[in-house]
Amino acid sequence: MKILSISQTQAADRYTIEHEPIASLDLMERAAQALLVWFLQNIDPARPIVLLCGKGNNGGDGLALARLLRANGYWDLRVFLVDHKGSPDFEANLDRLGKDILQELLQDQLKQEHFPADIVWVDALFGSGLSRVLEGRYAEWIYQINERSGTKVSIDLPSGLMGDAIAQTDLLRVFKADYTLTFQYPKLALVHPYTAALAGQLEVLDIGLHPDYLQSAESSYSWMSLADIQSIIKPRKKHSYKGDYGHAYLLAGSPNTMGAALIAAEACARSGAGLLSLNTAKETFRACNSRLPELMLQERSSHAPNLEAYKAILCGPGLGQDEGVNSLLAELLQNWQGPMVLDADALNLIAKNPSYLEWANENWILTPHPGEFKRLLGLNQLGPDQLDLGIEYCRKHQLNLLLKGSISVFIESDGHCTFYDFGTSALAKGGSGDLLAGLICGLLAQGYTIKDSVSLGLALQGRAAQLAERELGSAHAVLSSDILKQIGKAYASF
Ligand SMILES: NC(=O)C1=CN([C@@H]2O[C@H](COP(=O)(O)OP(=O)(O)OC[C@H]3O[C@@H](n4cnc5c(N)ncnc54)[C@H](OP(=O)(O)O)[C@@H]3O)[C@@H](O)[C@H]2O)[C@@H](O)CC1
Ligand SMILES: [K+]
Repeated sequence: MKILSISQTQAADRYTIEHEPIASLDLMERAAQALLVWFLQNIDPARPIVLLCGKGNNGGDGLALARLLRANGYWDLRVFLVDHKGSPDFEANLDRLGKDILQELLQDQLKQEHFPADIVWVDALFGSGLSRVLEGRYAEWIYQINERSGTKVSIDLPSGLMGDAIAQTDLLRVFKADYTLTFQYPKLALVHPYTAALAGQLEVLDIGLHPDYLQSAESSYSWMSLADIQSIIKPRKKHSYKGDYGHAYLLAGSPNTMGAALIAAEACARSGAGLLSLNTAKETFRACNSRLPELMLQERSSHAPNLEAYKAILCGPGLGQDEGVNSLLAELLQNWQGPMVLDADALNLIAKNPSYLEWANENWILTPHPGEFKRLLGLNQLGPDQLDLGIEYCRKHQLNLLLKGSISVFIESDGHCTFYDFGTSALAKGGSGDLLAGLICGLLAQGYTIKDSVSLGLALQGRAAQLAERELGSAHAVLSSDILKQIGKAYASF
């Protein structure tokens, strides 16, 4: 799905109103219905709810939602208004709001009053019409609510977040949502690595905007959902043998960090690769044989072996950075033209030796976490321009970057970005990156394209983590070894 800019989102609204056709007030009602469905599924009707409504159409959505909530058994509602005057659809919904719902003009209540701890705050102050950083009383209100407990739900966008003007965002003046219920398309600020955390969990609600507009709109950002994954998976054929599924080659591991290499290797094997060779330190062979007997082991020397037999390569997990490894990596980078995943120490060595990037090509996939990304770019801190810098880096060196995070972004060599929200908190642990790198390499070996390998790798990792979490009862306890065991069920779930 394309990610549209705010001006394109507004044009999509207008196009729908004109071509469906539908009155804008009815479109707002449709949006409120979609919000109601989410509330019915996620929020207990007995909880107290405060709706903060601005005077634009975002506030109108909040008012329409308040009316529908009341009609559906949510009785403890309070509506705070910024003003009684506002956009026509706001005013129409204010007229429709039953007098049995407490309405008051927002003053200093947020500072002075006590609110119950289980309260639900609904942020309908500003949506896509926000045109500048919040000042004065607006900034003060946001600050007050961010300090309070309760569940925080933003409609369309957390107030204070400008949908696509990332550089202008002041992170301290944005409503910090637990959930953001956005309409039809994710907006860039909701998925951008600098601002995504402010949106909490993102839910994209279908409000039936006209599909023709989306088809013709141009965007270099897209969003992949788990529903898109099934069509990528290639079935395994009955009449096939190991040679049909590719031979993967791993340059990984050293005596003290063999775990990373073994996690990557097992993930690679479980992704379905036909054969797997691991180039590693001789001292670790016993551990490798006992943990993963399917591996073919190759003793590490300072020269790369003949690589003709291989379909895809992964370099980095647990590799170490000594001189022998460095020269072996350099030789591989220079000579190998096929698909290759570069992770962990391979990235650190590239960061130390930027001249290696002269050999880069469209088959390289660099998979940094934020720390590695900073090192690659030579930055002390990642700011609002981090995505633009990543795009520039990919275009300049003609390679692909997978920026890993709670929402991961895959930047292709032409600068196109795809965002994925497949992660869970169980993945915020050592080993997750090795597992992902192994999966991607295994998929590349089987002949999946670069983009499909990344998409399917992320989906398998995320789904397997969810399954492990379900089995163990909590994200806290999940280890990479548990996730590895769920890869089969993850495949079957798509
Ligand atoms: N169109 C449709 O069909 C549908 C739209 N939908 C909904 O509409 C929302 C967009 O509504 P919207 O365009 O009315 O903008 P919105 O975010 O409510 O705020 C505008 C107001 O804020 C003001 N303002 C701006 N910046 C400010 C600042 N820093 N500080 C203070 N004020 C500031 C601005 O005033 P001005 O800039 O003129 O001073 C104006 O008064 C969208 O997010 C979605 O929720 C859904 O119902 C689906 C159908
Ligand atoms: K909002």
